[in-house]
Amino acid sequence: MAEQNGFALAKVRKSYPTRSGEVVALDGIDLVVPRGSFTVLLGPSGCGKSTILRLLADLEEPTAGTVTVHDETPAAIRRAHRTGLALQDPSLLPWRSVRDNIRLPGQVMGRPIPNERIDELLSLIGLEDFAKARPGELSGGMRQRVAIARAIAIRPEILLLDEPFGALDEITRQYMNEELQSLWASTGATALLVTHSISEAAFLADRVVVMSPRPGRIVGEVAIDFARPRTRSLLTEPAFHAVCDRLSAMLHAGGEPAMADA
Ligand SMILES: Nc1ncnc2c1ncn2[C@@H]1O[C@H](COP(=O)(O)OP(=O)(O)OP(=O)(O)O)[C@@H](O)[C@H]1O
Repeated sequence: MAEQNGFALAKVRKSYPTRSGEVVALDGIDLVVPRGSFTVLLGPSGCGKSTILRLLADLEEPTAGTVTVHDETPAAIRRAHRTGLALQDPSLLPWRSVRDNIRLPGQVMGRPIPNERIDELLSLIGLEDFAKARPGELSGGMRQRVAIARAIAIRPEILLLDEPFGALDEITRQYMNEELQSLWASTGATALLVTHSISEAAFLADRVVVMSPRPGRIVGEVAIDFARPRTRSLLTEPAFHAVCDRLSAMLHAGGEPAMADA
């Protein structure tokens, strides 16, 4: 049977009118990813990674071209609350407990999440003992775990993650990536994660889409077929380093980053 489309972007262009003229964030973007796969968008700052994610989340509309998510419009998917979204800033409600933050999307949808599901999520993210804690009492890594649990609480078909672990130290970030992999596997969602990190991309993805800036375009795609579940021992394997070297070469051939710190 043919694979079903997860995300499909065809001839997508996105530009923004600004005082100094039109900024072309994306141009000529064609991308199809299979349903249930984990795709990583990798590229330097300003290449349009977050713009693609925002188009899929229906937070923006393309200037030209079409975007479909599970064969429907992003707007239809958003209205049906079928997307889980986690951003770099976990944006938890500070006055609500961990349990009540995870509960929130179900309340917004008018479809309460059963207590047993919340217990299961708390144990998946290892925060059973923090169910009653407020976000201010948690570390950055713990807050991100809550944000991911909140994103998957409604069992989304689509998981969109914009550098969710960008602010974390390398050791915590690797731990979170392993955790994210098992959370994703437990949902079967079609996932898209945005990152600057080559090793994070190679560790998590079924497929890495490499982008370059000015205007944002896709310079290549690499299928990553390491067996799952992947563990940190993969990071020391020569085959993993070979994939990272290949991604690095594609990134550098794709053009100069828009910012010096990319
Ligand atoms: N609302 C906006 N108005 C004007 N320009 C914008 C707007 N949003 C994004 N851009 C421009 O579009 C380009 C792509 O931005 P985007 O945030 O998608 O990049 P990115 O690859 O995700 O970068 P980063 O990794 O730094 O988050 C950038 O040049 C940015 O300045």
